[in-house]
Amino acid sequence: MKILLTGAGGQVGGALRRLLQDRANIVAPTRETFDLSQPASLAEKLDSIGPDLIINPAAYTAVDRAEDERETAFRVNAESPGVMAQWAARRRVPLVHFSTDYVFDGSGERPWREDSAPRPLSVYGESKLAGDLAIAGADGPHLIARTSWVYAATGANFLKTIVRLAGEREELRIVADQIGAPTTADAIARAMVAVLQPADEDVAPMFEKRGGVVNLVCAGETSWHGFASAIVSGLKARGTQFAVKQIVPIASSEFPVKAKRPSNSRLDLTRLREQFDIAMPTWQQALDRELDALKATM
Ligand SMILES: NC(=O)C1=CN([C@@H]2O[C@H](COP(=O)(O)OP(=O)(O)OC[C@H]3O[C@@H](n4cnc5c(N)ncnc54)[C@H](OP(=O)(O)O)[C@@H]3O)[C@@H](O)[C@H]2O)C=CC1
Ligand SMILES: Cc1cn([C@H]2C[C@H](O)[C@@H](COP(=O)(O)OP(=O)(O)O[C@H]3O[C@@H](C)C(=O)[C@@H](O)[C@H]3O)O2)c(=O)[nH]c1=O
Ligand SMILES: [Mg+2]
Repeated sequence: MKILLTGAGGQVGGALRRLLQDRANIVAPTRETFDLSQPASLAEKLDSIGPDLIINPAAYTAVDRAEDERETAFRVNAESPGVMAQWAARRRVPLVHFSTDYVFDGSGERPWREDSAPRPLSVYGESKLAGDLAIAGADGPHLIARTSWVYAATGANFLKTIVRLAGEREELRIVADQIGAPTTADAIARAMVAVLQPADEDVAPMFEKRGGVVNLVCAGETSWHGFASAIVSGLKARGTQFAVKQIVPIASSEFPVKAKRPSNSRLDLTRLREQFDIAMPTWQQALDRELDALKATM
C-alpha cells in the first residue's frame, strides 16, 4: 500500500511517519515538491505519485500570522485539501485529514461534538473549517480527525515555548480561562494507526461506513495555565532547573494577541470510543511520556 503523507516535517506528520514507515510504502514529499500554497499544481503531482491512501497533516498553523495572511492560510488549509479530496473521491482513494478546536467559538462549557455547529473566531479557524467543508463536499471516503493543543518533544509548540520561558524568567503569566485538552502528536498518530489497522487494505469502505469528522484528543481537560504548570513541575521532578518562581494565572484579556482563541475547546470523545473502540490516554499520561522524550534530548 502506497501512502502519501504530507507535512512529515511537522508534529503529527513526523509522529505518523515514525509509526508507519515499517508497515507501508510512505511517500513524504516536502513543501518544495508538494506545495499546498499552490493548489493548481497538486492534481498532476497526485497523478504521478498514485497513492492508495492520502494522509494530510500539513497545514498553515501560525494562528496569529494567519490574521495577516488570510489568502495563504486559505490556500493551504482549504483550497489544497479540497483539490486533494476531489482527486481522491474520483478514484475512491481514502483521505485522512486533521481539523481543530479553533473551528468553534468556545461558548458554553459542554464538550463540542462532531456535529456541533462551528463558528470560528480566527482566520486560521475559518480556513480550517473551509477545508473540512471542502473535503466533506467532495464526498469521497474520508476521515477528519479533529484535535487540539498539539505538541511534541520536538517542533514549535507550547511545551517548547514554556520550557524556554521558564528558563529565562522568574514569572510566567499564562491564560487560565481557555479550557481544552493538550494532545501529543504521538497520541494522535497511535490512535490514527489503530483506526487504520483493522481495515488494512479496506480503508475506503470503512470510511464510507463511519467516516466524516471524529474528535481525537487526549482525555481530560485543563487550561493553558494548568498545562504550563504541569510542564514545569514535571520537568523539575526530572531534575531540570528553571529560573521561574511563579506561574500566574491570567485572563485572556491580559494577554493581547492578534487572533481570538476559544474559551471552551473541550472535544467530546464519545464517537472515537463507541465507533472506533479507541481509548485515549489522559493529557497527564501523554505529557509524562513526552517529558521523558524531551528530557532525553536536554
Ligand atoms: N498544532 C496544533 O496545536 C494543532 C494542529 N491541528 C491540526 O493538525 C494538523 C497537524 O498539525 P501539526 O503537526 O501541529 O502542524 P505543524 O505546524 O507541526 O506542521 C505543519 C506541516 O505542514 C507543512 N506545511 C506548511 N505549509 C505547507 C505548504 N504550503 N506546503 C506543504 N506543506 C506545508 C509544514 O512544512 P515545513 O516542515 O516545511 O514547515 C509542516 O511539515 C494540521 O491540520 C493542524 O491544523 C489541530 C489542532 C491543534
Ligand atoms: C507564550 C504564552 C502563551 N499564552 C497563551 C496564549 C494562548 O492563549 C495560549 C496558547 O498559546 P499558543 O500561541 O501556543 O497557542 P496557539 O498557537 O493558539 O495553539 C493553537 O494552535 C492551533 C494550530 C490549533 O489548532 C489549536 O488547537 C491550538 O493548539 O497561551 C500565555 O498566556 N502566556 C504566554 O507566555
Ligand atoms: Mg501557535
